[in-house]
Amino acid sequence: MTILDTIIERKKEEIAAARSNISIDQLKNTQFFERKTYSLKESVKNKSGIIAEFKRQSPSKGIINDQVSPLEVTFAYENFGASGISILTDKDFFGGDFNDILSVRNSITIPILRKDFMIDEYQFYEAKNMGADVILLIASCLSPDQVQEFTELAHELKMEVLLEIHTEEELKHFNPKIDLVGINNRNLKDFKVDLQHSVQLKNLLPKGVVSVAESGIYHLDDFNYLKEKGFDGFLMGEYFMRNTDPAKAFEEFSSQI
Ligand SMILES: O=P(O)(O)OC[C@@H](O)[C@@H](O)c1c[nH]c2ccccc12
Repeated sequence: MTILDTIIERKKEEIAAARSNISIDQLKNTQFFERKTYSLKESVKNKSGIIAEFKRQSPSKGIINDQVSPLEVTFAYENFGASGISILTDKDFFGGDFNDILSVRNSITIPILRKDFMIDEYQFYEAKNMGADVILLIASCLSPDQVQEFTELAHELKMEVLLEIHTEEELKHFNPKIDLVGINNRNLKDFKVDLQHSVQLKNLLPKGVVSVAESGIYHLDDFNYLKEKGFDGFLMGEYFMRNTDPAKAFEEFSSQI
């Protein structure tokens, strides 16, 4: 049983409990279903390209930073040029919370990615309800048909899709409606990070697909290497969050690119 299997098992229990609390119809009754949404596909191309993440902890690193508020950090991320914000909403393994997106939504005017393990249509209505603009589909926990189906549902709810892959095999999960493809430099099964692997995989993507390098970007050299290899976006969390002042870490990093 890999950590991903454990997370998915727990996720199924969480969704069942949430469904018995709030129905999809109840989730639909909020102002967020009408609001203007922001495009990550567009914003990665005309800003820094950095999708800056708010993440308190992770299975591979334990507690990273649980002393700062989502609002102070994400507001600074936007202020210093982030193209988008990624917020972990998984509670048990990443210390996230649905309110983390809700609490910043009205102050943030760049795309917000709901970073979670999306396996059930219910979660898409939750994502819309909390004000997310983009959702993540992780190829290793979905079939290509599910990716197709969830992409259509996300688009119906006016949200973009970031498809995350890690192997050549998972390229078959791609379909032309996908808005962005993320390549996770970290293997979610053993947490090993390999930037070269991602560059090779990126070269196999269909022409014109907006690509995002995810995880394990710990130095300016890593960023510059991936940028030079043609990635459009860069998903970075720990590099900023492990600093006692993530906003300052982001400001310093973004001033050098
Ligand atoms: O903290 P890092 O190494 O900069 O990684 C950020 C982000 O890529 C990572 O949190 C992530 C990428 N894909 C995920 C899927 C689920 C949970 C987390 C992730």
